[in-house]
Amino acid sequence: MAPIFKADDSFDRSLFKGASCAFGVFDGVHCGHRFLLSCAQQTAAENGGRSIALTFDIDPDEMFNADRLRKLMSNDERLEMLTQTGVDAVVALPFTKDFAASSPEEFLDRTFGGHVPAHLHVGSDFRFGAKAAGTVPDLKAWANSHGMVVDAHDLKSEDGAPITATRIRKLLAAGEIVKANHLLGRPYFMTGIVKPGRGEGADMGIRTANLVVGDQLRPLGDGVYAAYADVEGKRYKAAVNVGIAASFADRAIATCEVHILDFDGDIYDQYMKVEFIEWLRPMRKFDDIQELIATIQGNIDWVRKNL
Ligand SMILES: Cc1cc2nc3c(=O)[nH]c(=O)nc-3n(C[C@H](O)[C@H](O)[C@H](O)COP(=O)(O)O)c2cc1C
Ligand SMILES: Nc1ncnc2c1ncn2[C@@H]1O[C@H](COP(=O)(O)OP(=O)(O)OP(=O)(O)O)[C@@H](O)[C@H]1O
Repeated sequence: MAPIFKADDSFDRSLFKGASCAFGVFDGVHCGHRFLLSCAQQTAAENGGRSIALTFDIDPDEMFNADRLRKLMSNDERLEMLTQTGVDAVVALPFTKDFAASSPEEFLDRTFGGHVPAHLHVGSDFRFGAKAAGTVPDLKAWANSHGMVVDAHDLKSEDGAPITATRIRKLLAAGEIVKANHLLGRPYFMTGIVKPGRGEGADMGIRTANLVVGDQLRPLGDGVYAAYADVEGKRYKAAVNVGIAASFADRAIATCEVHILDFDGDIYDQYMKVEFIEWLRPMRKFDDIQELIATIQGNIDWVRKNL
């Protein structure tokens, strides 16, 4: 697996010399990002240099659009997934207020510190520097005077539109999990530590492992989904309610309630990963508890038969 370097003051930027870098946030590490990373691997193989995923330690929108940010994964998950894309190294630039305020030219000077890569791969929509003022032509002008080749690629498209993190977030918000997974090239997942619920699930004969996933990490629309749950190194079928259970909204705090099929272990305080596969129905408020139980049982039966 590729090492992760945090590009703080102690980072040796000579790592960039002769390298082929792909530059971006890479939230979701989707098929478009993987295409760009494979281009960096290709020029690295041709030139004999390293291939590097160049990114930021946080998502810049955490600084600028925190209230409406719906990330596809945590920063640690994003860096970790980048290490598994086949690049030789992942470099995370600390995205501080000061760095974000750099002019486009200053931004590039500070990023490379005098050690420019041989190739820099970006998408044609790439912007950089304060107020995202830097464009691909600006990048090319800087690169010309520093001996770097910029490869600005047309965005990889699917079904007639570019694959972007924004497009995937919109699909997830609408519960369109199959389409979102197609653009991600893998199932969308949520992760967290299992917390005790209210115990009402057990009383109803349907135990649930509960995650409290904050808004910033919950682009997926409320609803009931068929999924797989990874617990204790094993993968189980699962029926999942995403969102605060409408029938118990006055006392519920979990935002991802997972009924794991054929499982009755105690996994409180354990890490769980939930991979979403199909949307089953909207979440509803039930006045009759028996109707809620019968509906959930129907969802569990569907998962058992179809996943
Ligand atoms: C597959 C599934 C579907 C669910 N659908 C709904 C729903 O439509 N409306 C609702 O209010 N709660 C729904 N729930 C949430 C249950 O009401 C919840 O799991 C129960 O209140 C148990 O909570 P507890 O784990 O905190 O004890 C669903 C749960 C599961 C596992
Ligand atoms: N579909 C794509 N094909 C090729 N390159 C892409 C594609 N999408 C993004 N890129 C490039 O990958 C890098 C990372 O981009 P970024 O993280 O901004 O992705 P994004 O998916 O476009 O996100 P957002 O929708 O939030 O703008 C950038 O250089 C960007 O131009």
